[in-house]
Amino acid sequence: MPDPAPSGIRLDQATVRLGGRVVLDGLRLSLSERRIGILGRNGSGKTTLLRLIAGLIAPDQGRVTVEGADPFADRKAALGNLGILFQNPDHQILFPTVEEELAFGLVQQGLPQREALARAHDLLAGEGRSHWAQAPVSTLSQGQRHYLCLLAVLMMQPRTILLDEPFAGLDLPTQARLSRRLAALPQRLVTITHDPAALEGADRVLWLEAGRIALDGPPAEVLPAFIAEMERIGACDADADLAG
Ligand SMILES: Nc1ncnc2c1ncn2[C@@H]1O[C@H](COP(=O)(O)OP(=O)(O)OP(=O)(O)O)[C@@H](O)[C@H]1O
Repeated sequence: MPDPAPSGIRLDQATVRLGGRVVLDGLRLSLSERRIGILGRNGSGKTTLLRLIAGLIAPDQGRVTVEGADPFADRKAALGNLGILFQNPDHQILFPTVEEELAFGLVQQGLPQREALARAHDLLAGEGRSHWAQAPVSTLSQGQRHYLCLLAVLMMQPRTILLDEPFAGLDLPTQARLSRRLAALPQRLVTITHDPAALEGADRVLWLEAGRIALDGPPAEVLPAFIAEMERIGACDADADLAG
């Protein structure tokens, strides 16, 4: 198993404001485990944290580095270091056919189209899905499009893959298949979810609450505490403790 990174993901007092509100509040984190979960309820800042780590937004204060590089300033390094599997495949897919979608990232990185397509065909063959190559993406189901997005990320061989609610909207067999596929990957996975069950196998779970880390530890410690708190909040009629 390759060492996923020399230095991992670091946040140093990273603050993000959106619409005049502090959404991530002075986060200090050093993430180097292979299976990391970020858990939080709706609006806690999970997607914003993912976007920050991915370099899609810059912190208003503080600093973010991924493998030593600033992912916002150094997009080229970020593309090699990080892949993102978005919750909705339709926000990710750009091209009409499967092979074009798979080849795109490598072409962006300077590989000739013919070679990028050949790599796409190799990957599909390895997955037993050679018949997908020329298929219009529009003929794939939601679950298949999600899987295509994962393959597109794997084409780039990033050290770390950020997963945003990877199982949302997938049926149980598709979830089980995707879960096995992800578990077998050598890469570091950072999974963002509101579902504690998705993080039972994690090495480390960070519970994000109102843009801060409420608890950080092994799943056996964090998941029961999170579930108990969600049950407590669920028993109330309104999120009276949510600001704004
Ligand atoms: N562009 C924006 N402008 C203003 N506020 C925003 C913007 N994007 C997100 N927010 C606010 O930031 C907070 C965190 O949002 P974020 O999407 O990161 O949460 P989340 O934990 O991913 O939620 P969910 O589980 O519902 O997807 C929310 O209160 C949200 O309303």
